[in-house]
Order: sequence, then C-alpha cells, then structure tokens
Amino acid sequence: MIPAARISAAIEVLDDIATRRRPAPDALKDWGLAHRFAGSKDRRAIGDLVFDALRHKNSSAAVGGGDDGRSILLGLFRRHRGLDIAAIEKLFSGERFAPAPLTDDERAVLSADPLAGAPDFVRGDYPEWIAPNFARVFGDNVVAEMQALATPAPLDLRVNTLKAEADHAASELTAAIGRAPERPALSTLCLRLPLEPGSAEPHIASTEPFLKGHIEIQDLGSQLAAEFAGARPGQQVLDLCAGGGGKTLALAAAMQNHGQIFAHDSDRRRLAPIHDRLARAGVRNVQVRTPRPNSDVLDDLEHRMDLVLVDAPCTGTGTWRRNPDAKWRIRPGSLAERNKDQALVLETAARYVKTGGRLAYITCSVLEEENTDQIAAFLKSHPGFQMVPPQKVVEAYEQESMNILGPAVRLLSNGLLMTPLASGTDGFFVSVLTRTT
Ligand SMILES: C[S@@+](CC[C@H](N)C(=O)[O-])C[C@H]1O[C@@H](n2cnc3c(N)ncnc32)[C@H](O)[C@@H]1O
Repeated sequence: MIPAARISAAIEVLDDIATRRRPAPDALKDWGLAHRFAGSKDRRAIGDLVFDALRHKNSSAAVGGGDDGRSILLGLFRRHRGLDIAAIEKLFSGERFAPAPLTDDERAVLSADPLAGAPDFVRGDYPEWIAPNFARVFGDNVVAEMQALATPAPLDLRVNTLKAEADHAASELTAAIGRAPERPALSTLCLRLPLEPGSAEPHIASTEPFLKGHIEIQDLGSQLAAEFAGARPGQQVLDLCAGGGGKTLALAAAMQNHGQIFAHDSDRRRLAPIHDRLARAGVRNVQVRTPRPNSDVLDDLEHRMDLVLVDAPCTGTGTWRRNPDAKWRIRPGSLAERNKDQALVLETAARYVKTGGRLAYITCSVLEEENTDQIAAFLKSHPGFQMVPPQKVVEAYEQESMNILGPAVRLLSNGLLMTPLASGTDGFFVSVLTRTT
C-alpha cells in the first residue's frame, strides 16, 4: 500500500473505534480481515497511526479542527509529526487510495495555533471528565506529566538474578536481537530497549535469554515497586493479587529463592500463566494458592506473613503510554468500582500480616483516589497499622543501589509515586505499612 492509502485506512479505523466504541485492537483486526491484501508492514503502519492518534487525540483534534478520524490525523501530522501544510497536501491528494484533498477550511484551521490557550486536558490529551483528578495529583505540572504519559514507552526487561548476571544477560540479548539494550541508572537489573520508530518490537519471548529464564518482560516501575516492598530471603510472603506473576517472580529473585511466597489471585484464569513462568525462571519458593469454590485457600496464613503484597486492581492510568486506547475507554463508574475493590483487597490483606510484619500496597495508577486516599482510609480504620515514611522506603532500597532515586520518585503523604516524566517508568504508586499490634 502507498503511504497515503495507509492514512485512508487509519481514518476508517479511527471512525470505527469512535462510532462503535470498540477497542482499537478489535477495530484494527477487523480492518485487516476485511482487507487481506494488506501486508504485515501495512498493518503495522496503520496500527502505528491509529495508536499515535489515540495518544494525542485531543490535541490533534484541536489542531485538525474536528474529532473525526480525518481531522485527528490532519492534526497529528501537523502537530506531532512536524509536517507542514505542503507535505500534508501531498498525502491528502485525493489520488487513487489517498484521502480527499484539503478543503480551504482545513487549510485555514491547520495554519492556526489553537493549542496556546487550550485547556489542560486538550494539551495533555486526556478525557475532560477526569481532568480534576489529574490536576489534583500533578498540579501545575499536569500538562507535562500527561504528555509524558502519552509518549510511547520503551520495552523494559528485568534480569532474573536467580539464573543470570546482568552483564551476561545484556550480552546474550545483544547477540539475540542485534542491538545492545540501554542500562537505566535507576536499576542495575533493568535492560531497556527504546522504541525504534517504524520497526516492530523485537519478539523477546522467542529469544534465547528469555527462553532460558534469564530475562523477564517487566516495566522498570513494576520492578522498582516490587523492590520497594522490601522482601528478604527467608521471609513468609503473600502476594495476594499475583495475577500472571510479574511481581511474584521479582519477589522470588529478591528473596534468592529462600523463604516462602504464597501466590494468590481471586481470578484463577489470571493466575494460570504463573506456573510456566515460575518454572522458566527457576523459582522454587512459590506455592500457588489458586482459589477454589467454597473454600478459603489462605486460611492457614492468617496473621503469619512477614509481608503481604497487594498489587491492587486499579484503573491502570499509569500504563497509558503502553495502552493509549484505555484512556478514552475509562469511565467514571470504573474508577468508583476500582476504589471499592481496593478497599476490599486492603481489608483482606490486613488479616494475613503478622505483628511486626509489612503490608505493601501498589497500584499502576497515578490517581490520588486509588492511592493516598485508599491508604489514608485504611490507616484510619486500622489503628494497628502505621505508615513507613516513603522517604525510608526509598532509602532502604538505595542502600543497596545508587543514590539516584531521590529526584525520580515523588514522596506523597503516605506513599511514593513514579511517573514517566519523573522516573522514565510507567506510573506506579507504592505505600508500605507496618503492623504494630
Ligand atoms: C494489577 S493486577 C496484578 C498484576 C500482577 N501482580 C503482576 O505483577 O503481574 C491486579 C489483580 O488483582 C486481582 N484481584 C482483584 N480483586 C482481588 C481480590 N479481592 N483478591 C485477590 N485478587 C484480586 C485481579 O484478578 C488482578 O489479577
């Protein structure tokens, strides 16, 4: 397909997403099925255009003069891909499969600069209804933070220290994919592959270091969140919301396979992949506690855990750079639902923490309603728990690494926050509490 034809296809897909309120991957898949002549490069290019348009939907719509697919793409090319009007006219030529030529109105709109006085939610590309929530957490920095949350994320890998040393894993990876990973300063165990525009992400899961269990795919923010929980070799640890086991694997490595981790999730389907992942990673200290109907599979753990990790269900606002479709699909009702889940899961977690033990609460959301508010409410109703000052949580980790985390994490009233802008990671909140009685 010629580039202009890919633009026509992206317009069609964006309109389909908007009119039928469909997830972007579904709309792209259907387009591919209906246009089987399109090759993999075409489909990737169309997907890139669609996801880029979703990342920058509000600002592109403002620059393009409308919120239909065509206007959004016009705005995207002008504002985010740096094309001048002459270059855009070449793509929008109306010839063969290209989109129709620009109208006089469109030319005029594209020549203006409507973003200067635009509201924050337009410049920062997020839904208007949730603007007060982002203003609450980011204040005057909200546009910069939200723009960073709209920028594509690199692919982060965690070196599995149960099986490999970081330098060795980095060389293996370089040999496998033909390029060397970056080594972010915040962690010696993270190998980072920045996105290469126009090319597909390397298929890590088929590389030798992955198959040998030397590396895991995990955002650096998620890696650090697991570190901040502070699991130590020999401890008894409950990973209450283990899902597919991303944090469980990191905890097992931090514990050097010593002690015991109990991995649980209320949804057995989400837990299912954990078995293969544990085996590949050489983890030997995890018992998977899969839920069973009419049975409490955790009752023997009450009041016994040194650490309970709550990787809570959340809206996932911190992961929007990986999933730009999600930001337009979130509804006020889903935030309220997640808040209920979070209160419930914290309540449940408290039962298993022994006196002197810790409860680590993590979300991949940046919203105070899911983070500091939840912890404040929990502390109020559970006087036997105390907050570990977030500064101490960071210091405990820094003793073992470099003294550079400080500026990269924001210390909030009862937890710490990582964001793409501050930390170069997905958005993550971590709060650590101790049980005193
Ligand atoms: C953020 S995800 C966990 C991700 C996982 N820890 C990882 O690192 O890959 C949240 C998980 O919480 C689970 N969950 C929700 N409510 C729960 C509850 N009341 N008890 C246990 N798990 C729950 C969900 O099924 C979901 O898998």
